[in-house]
Amino acid sequence: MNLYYLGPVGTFSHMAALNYNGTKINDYIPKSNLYEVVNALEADSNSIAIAPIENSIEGTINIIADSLTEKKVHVIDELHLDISFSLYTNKGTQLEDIKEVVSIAPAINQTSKFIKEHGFTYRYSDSTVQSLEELDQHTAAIAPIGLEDRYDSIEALHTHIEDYPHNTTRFLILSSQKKSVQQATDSILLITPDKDKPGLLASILNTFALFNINLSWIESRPLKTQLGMYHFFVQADCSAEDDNMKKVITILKTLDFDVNVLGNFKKIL
Ligand SMILES: O=C(O)C(=O)C[C@]1(C(=O)O)C=C[C@@H](O)C=C1
Repeated sequence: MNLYYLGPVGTFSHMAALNYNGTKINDYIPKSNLYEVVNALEADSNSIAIAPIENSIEGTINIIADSLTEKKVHVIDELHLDISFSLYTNKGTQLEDIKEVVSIAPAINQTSKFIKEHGFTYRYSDSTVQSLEELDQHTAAIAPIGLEDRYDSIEALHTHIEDYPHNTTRFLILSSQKKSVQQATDSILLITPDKDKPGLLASILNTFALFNINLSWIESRPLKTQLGMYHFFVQADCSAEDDNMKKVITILKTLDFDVNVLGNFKKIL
């Protein structure tokens, strides 16, 4: 089985991929941006991909949330990773020489206080490790802690530069194939209303509450066709095969919601 991840080697996605032991992986294949990670699944049916969906400082990683609404992919597992960043420069660069920092948008957002305190401007790259290619005498990179052991030419001028401690990113394991699981602990639904109406979100939440199903994640993303209309992601502490969950899905459908089960998996964490 191939596993696609956001490269190059050394990204948080790569670390998360190496930590994933839900299935035997023959090849870890880096992709150059998050779109390509999800797209790779379509062309390779015997593969899985790992992608960040939520960070404790930054919130939802919208590129991936939007991909889940657009692509035919299934969530087969999830994995949490501790996240800590360093500020990297070419060896010899002094802190006072740095004018600009480069990194992927979620990493810039997780270190925004540090960036502001130092008066740096910032620019986006496709991944934390890819930003190391942008280093020059006035440019620094924000990337995973510990990379100076891997690259001789760089040094870490600051470590643990994330805005809050206990920083964690939740990754989803995605597959183009549905996987049937015994005793699933979690399910992820994408719930899409056909039109706006009063109490729309309340009717979704009340249906889960009625059947005593706890929700661990709820997020909305714009439909993109009209202002004020949203898809709702819901993650429940319950299998999609559970009788109560089946009733919830039936009720939501009779209330004219489109309900797509994106994932049903046994959380190992
Ligand atoms: O660029 C990386 O190292 C990644 O794996 C991507 C990513 C993300 O997009 O959220 C993953 C975890 C961290 O939250 C920061 C960056």
